[in-house]
Amino acid sequence: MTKGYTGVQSPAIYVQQVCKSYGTKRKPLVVLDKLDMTVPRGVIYGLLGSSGCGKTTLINCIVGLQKVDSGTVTVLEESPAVNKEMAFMPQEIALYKEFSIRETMKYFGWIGGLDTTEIGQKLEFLAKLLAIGDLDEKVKNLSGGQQRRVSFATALLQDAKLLVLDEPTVGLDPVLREIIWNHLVYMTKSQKVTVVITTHYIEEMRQANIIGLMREGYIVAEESPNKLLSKLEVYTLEHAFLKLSILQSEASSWKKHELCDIAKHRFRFGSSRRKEDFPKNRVRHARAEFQSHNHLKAILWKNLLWMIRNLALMASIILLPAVIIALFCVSYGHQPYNFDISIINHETNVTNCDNLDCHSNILSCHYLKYLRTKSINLVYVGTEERATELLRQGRTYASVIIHHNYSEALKSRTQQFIHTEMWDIDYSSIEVINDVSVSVIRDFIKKSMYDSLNEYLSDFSKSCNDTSKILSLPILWKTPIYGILDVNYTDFSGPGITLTLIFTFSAAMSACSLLIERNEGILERSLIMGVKGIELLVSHILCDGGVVICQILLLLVCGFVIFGLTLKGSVVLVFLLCLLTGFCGMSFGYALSSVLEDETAAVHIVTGLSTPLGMQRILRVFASFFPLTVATQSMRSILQRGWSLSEPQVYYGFAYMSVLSLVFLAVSISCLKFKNRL
Ligand SMILES: Nc1ncnc2c1ncn2[C@@H]1O[C@H](COP(=O)(O)OP(=O)(O)OP(=O)(O)O)[C@@H](O)[C@H]1O
Repeated sequence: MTKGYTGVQSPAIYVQQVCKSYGTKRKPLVVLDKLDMTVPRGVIYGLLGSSGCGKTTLINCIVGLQKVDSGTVTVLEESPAVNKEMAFMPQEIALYKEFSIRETMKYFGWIGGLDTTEIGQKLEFLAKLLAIGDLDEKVKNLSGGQQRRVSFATALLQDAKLLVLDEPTVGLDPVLREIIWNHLVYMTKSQKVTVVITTHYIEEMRQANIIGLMREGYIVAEESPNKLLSKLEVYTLEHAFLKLSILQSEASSWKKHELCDIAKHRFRFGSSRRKEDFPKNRVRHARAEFQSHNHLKAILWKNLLWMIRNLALMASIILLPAVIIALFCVSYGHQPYNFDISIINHETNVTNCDNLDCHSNILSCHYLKYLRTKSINLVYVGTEERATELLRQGRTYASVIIHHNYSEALKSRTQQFIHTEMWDIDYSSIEVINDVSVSVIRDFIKKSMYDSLNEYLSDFSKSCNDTSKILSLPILWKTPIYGILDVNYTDFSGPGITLTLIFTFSAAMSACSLLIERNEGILERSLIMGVKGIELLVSHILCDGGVVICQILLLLVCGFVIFGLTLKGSVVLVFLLCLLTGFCGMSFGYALSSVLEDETAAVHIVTGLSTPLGMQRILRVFASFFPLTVATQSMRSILQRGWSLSEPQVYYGFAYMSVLSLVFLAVSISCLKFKNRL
């Protein structure tokens, strides 16, 4: 709040020694250089300057969208960031393209504290004034000039004491420009509204009460149009601007700050008042009570309307995780089947043998019969060369070679045991050459061959009346404590995939929803109109949360009810963990959107964070800090072990996701604060 004004009413805007630069410390681009500006109340202040001289930057500092590097900006006796009596029309359109004009006005009217009837009345008046046609037309279907008029009407809607307009008349025809100017003059005279306006149509500024001419980072002249013309002895404002530019250039041999001082002394005819000259801050304006519930209502309504208008997009966002889990359940993690392996059986051509017999000379045929039961297609080929060719062409996954005297050698091996001759060991061994590029099939072939060999040898022993089971492999797999004996990749990967889908979709959705709103300038517009960052976050959490809940329910129904993923524990715990993961994802998305500038970067980071780091030793250390690692272990324990919340591995997941959510929310809130947006 400004202090120390005496004698006259405090100005609407008071900018003192403001500096602002972009770029780096080493290579700064100085845009505002110790700039002073005074806008008295109830006037139209026209800000003129060449393109790129810093008008928008100055206006952004006045409305609180950008922080100044040094100096002070006071707006209606308050800091710009907290002022709620100001309306702003940015240079860009900053409207929801999918909304109709009426809906746009309803949203901004509610934000501005108006009720629906008041909005209707004002809209009728503004539509007539600005020649806005069909109020039910969507903004995206309007021409550039029409959109600008709607944007202008939005700024006029809320009865603000201060109107800041960045090029409101661009692209409008002269008649409409005159109507707008007349209305601005009327507002300043009858309602004591203060208007700050920038425009490229210099002659328009004749109707302004004060013109601020900006050049090279500061205001070189601040005067009424008539006085400016008479003091510079020119007839048009164009000439005045040119003359001032020339006069200032003449002084360019002086050092920058000296130039700055000279220019100010030479041309700041009317604004030599100092801060101390203004009256003391006697009476604070009776400001409308901050209507938090109105803001929440408006933002919730707007978000829901946006979702309805983008139904196809919303449907795909809600359905996609369920579709992905369905595809995963259908196509991944099952035992592979119906693939070919080549068989080169040098012992026999018989492919269809009878029951296993202790005296059989075609034991290889019997073994292959057992192997066939493992849903592998056996392709009999004549030569090893042909088998290798098929393997190289990718038409088979393995070549199985059986020697010509396999049966004899095997019998000898089983009878002689440790006294077996070397050649019997060689001939009784089945050789396998396989394609290991597809690890799932490689593992399946290995397991199938071991299992069928074990079953076949056991039956062979029985057929020889040997009950010693000496031929069985010396390892016995008992009933597992958790899970099922057969390898089931679907159940193993299911929890990770489920949580990854929930986290990434909610993070990407929440990051994009805020970033799109911010990049279109709509977020800033709402914040300037008094919406608090926290209200914005709450309303987004409620809307995005609804979408995330729908996603989770569909995903769980799809995974567990339709595709039967193993669920031994509490379904409530599973749902709660999914919900917490979704909330953590949303918080992460909001944190990203408060520090990043565009959606692509946010999506890349979200995708990167969900990348599985696998079993590599060092990467596993990093992976253990990733949000999804701990949660996945927790989920797997609930699903497959049936553990409850009392088990550490389960409650770690809940605790970790809760802590992370709070950290991400704190980051988003503090970053918004840092950016002057709370
Ligand atoms: N975010 C930013 N980062 C870096 N440079 C910027 C940024 N915004 C503006 N600038 C630079 O600051 C200078 C002033 O820009 P600004 O938009 O304030 O000018 P302006 O007077 O409003 O121009 P115009 O009349 O064309 O809208 C320009 O050189 C611009 O390139």
